[in-house]
Amino acid sequence: MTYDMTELNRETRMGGLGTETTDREVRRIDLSDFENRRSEIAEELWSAATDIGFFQIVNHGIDLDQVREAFAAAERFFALPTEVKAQYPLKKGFNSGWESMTQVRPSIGTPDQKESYQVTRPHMGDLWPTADELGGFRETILDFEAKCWGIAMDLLSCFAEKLGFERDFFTRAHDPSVATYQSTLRLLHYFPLAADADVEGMWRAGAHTDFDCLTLLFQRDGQGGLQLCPGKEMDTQEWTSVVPAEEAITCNIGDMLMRWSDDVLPSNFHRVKSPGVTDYRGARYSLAFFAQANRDVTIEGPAGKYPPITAEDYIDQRVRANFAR
Ligand SMILES: O=C(O)CCC(=O)C(=O)O
Ligand SMILES: [Fe+2]
Repeated sequence: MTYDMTELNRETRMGGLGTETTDREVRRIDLSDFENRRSEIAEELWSAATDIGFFQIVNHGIDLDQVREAFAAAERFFALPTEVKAQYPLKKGFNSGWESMTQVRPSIGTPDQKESYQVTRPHMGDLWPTADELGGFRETILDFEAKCWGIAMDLLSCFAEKLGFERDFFTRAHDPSVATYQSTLRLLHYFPLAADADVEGMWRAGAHTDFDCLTLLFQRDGQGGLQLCPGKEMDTQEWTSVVPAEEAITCNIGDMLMRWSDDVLPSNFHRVKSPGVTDYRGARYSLAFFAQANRDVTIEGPAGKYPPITAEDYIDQRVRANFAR
């Protein structure tokens, strides 16, 4: 299959097993005292992002209790009976609602072994479970989403200045107060595997780059499987495992920022492996915040490397390549 979009054609080349390497360093960047240390932090972010396209942040300002509360809410949601979750089905173009095993990555062609629930503020309507089904869920999740947005905007403000845009360039492009907002918080649940389950050819999440500007990914201690390969090293097909640590947020550059920076900030490939026979085979939960520019914003780098496209059309094309059903 060939696509019109560079990103999708690149992705189709990344479905193989490849090899694993521990040679890459996953840098940890300390965000404490952000406003006073802004220029130092911006240098560290820029260096990590241009080098490998992913990094972890610590002392990011979200209390561990709040992260754990968000995970607990996600676990309670996924534990609901299927018929309850099915009342809140994914609205595809709007990245909101619940789906199970419907995402097929262009890299591998088999469905990700997972279920997910996406929250995109303007499109939630009747997609929230009722208070009877899940008391406090909506408040917990929306509060967490707002915190994620704040961190993402701080990070993007550093990238904006380094790229020669105004500091608040991306904050204006991700305005949560209007109906065109389309940043998404995604709750993810990868199914547990029986000890003798055959996972040949199956991925919890097939190799891909994210559609967005920047992703914040929260993982749970002991629930590994995430592997990364920097976009500029894609020909090596060498993957680096990221050891989960609940105090750190793993961040990666997505394709919108790659386009906006005329490829100066390369997006990176990542995937979630199925556990091997000796690995932990229980459920895996993760939380991902995708900073996606508002629908009406045009993505256009100063050097014009890619043709201008609205964020709405951009996400739409990527979603259609991933969710055929
Ligand atoms: O669950 C993870 O660790 C990764 C999820 C992911 O890459 C995605 O949903 O885009
Ligand atoms: Fe991803």
